[in-house]
Amino acid sequence: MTKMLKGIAASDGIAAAKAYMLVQPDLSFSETSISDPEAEIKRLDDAVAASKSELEAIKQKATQNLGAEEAEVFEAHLTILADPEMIGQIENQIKNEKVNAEAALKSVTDMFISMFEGMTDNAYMQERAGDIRDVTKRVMSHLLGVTLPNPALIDEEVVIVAHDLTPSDTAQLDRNFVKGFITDIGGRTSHSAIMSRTLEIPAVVGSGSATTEIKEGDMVIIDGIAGDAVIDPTADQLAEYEQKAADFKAQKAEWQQLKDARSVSKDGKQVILGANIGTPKDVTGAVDNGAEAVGLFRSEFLYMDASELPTEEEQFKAYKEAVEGMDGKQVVVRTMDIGGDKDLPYLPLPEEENPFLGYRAIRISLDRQDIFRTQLRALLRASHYGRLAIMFPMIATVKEFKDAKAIFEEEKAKLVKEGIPVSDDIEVGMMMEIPAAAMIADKLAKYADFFSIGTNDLIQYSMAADRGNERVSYLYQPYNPSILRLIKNIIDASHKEGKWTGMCGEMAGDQVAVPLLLGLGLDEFSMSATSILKTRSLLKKLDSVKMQELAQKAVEDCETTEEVEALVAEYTK
Ligand SMILES: C=C(OP(=O)(O)O)C(=O)O
Ligand SMILES: [Mg+2]
Repeated sequence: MTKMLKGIAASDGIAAAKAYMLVQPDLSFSETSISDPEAEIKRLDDAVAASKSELEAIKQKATQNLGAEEAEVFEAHLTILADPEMIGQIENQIKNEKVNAEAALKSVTDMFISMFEGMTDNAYMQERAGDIRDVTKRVMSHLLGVTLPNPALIDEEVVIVAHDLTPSDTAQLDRNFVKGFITDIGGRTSHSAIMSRTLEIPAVVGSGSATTEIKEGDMVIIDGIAGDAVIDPTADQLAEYEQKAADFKAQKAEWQQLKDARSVSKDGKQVILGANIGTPKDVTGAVDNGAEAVGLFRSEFLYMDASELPTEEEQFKAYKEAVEGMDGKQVVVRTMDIGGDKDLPYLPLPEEENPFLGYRAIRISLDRQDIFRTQLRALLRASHYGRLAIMFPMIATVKEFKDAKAIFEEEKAKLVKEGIPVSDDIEVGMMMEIPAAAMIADKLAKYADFFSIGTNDLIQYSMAADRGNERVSYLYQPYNPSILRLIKNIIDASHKEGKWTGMCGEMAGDQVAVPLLLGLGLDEFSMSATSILKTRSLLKKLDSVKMQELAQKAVEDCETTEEVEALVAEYTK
């Protein structure tokens, strides 16, 4: 029966296809004693063999569709299954303790995982712990006779239905087949939503109940513009959405004509419209959408896409490819922003009560200087090949910025001494995403070459509202006067020191926010590539002097988000 689901619009576009449930099955079991160890070992061997052939198929498919690098992780899994040591121990435990294969598998792999995780001075072994965890899940699924979802094996058009999508799940999706997705949880600025925009896959997040309402194979329409989904649509509804999809396509074609135009307001005020990217591969999308810069390269995706810490050489290649791809236009690379909802399976971080307020981003980099210095060296070397800038995430204090900058200077001096070419005008700036930093923007502006406002986090920390929690998503209020005041403080402080301010949070591409940000004097707007052309089109209609008046009124006179929204509507009529 036809049913409507309401969620949060995460990525523009309309899609209709059969549902693919990306849902983790229940892998719980009870420990039992067994009387026939040989039969139990046979069950284990069968499960291992089935896992191997499944992994072979996934590896082959992933190599074909996503490239050899993405497929490496599956090779690592196969290596584990081929290791006689671990499998031998599981078999021994079945034999000696007469327990079922599930219990022996869990107890032996748990032991290996904690042993590897404990090798804090051996990053390679630490990284294997995550692989063992994944492989264990797969073998367990075969023992229990349940199916693990394998998104890399999808070979027909589908709409993905998931409770949530981790950034690494999203990275595995093949755009040729995945036409859209819908999740139970998440907000507009959660990372799965951001990735869906980069991949130009229509998406609805935070629907609350997609995984319970939708069944495998159901026909589903995803309306990523309105934030709706229709399950089992009628013929009329399908026709209606086809029309909507066609209208959207026509609108996009119109915007496309602005690809090579400058980004100027009606009265000639020029700004920079940049793209946010996650890997060098996204540069093509940025260029195709008329980006004048990359305002944010989320370098952590390089780390998340790998099965171990990327080497200096691997990173160097990625940064070089990005700056060369942008052909002289600025590329702002943010140093690793791990933590919060972005974890690295091979870099186990201690469990925390509040990961968003915990050990993350620059806090990890300043602590794990081995990782940080490798990244900085790679960035410095790449700077020779284009216009590269660097910024640090989650800076809260002047000391953190100065410490990070000092390490940067040390690495730069070392490379220069080694005779390696390094650009001598690399701008070093910082993300403005912690309210404490926004309040002392005048002090920070003396040291940082530029600011980039990360509104996704700035709003979550100012409002004390988790950016991925749909139950508090009403507090994601980019136009609230409180947020506008922080933004004004940051922009004004940078301008007083002759510096520039960009914004790389999702707010920069928000069509209601753009008039306000133009009025507040924002210099660079960096957004999902797919939002650039519509923003350029909007800018053409705005008068910057009038928008200054709008911004002043919003900051000084308005009390609520709704009042600001109404004011924007009045000023942009
Ligand atoms: C751009 C930002 O960084 P991220 O979304 O990666 O946290 C932000 O916080 O606004
Ligand atoms: Mg952030």
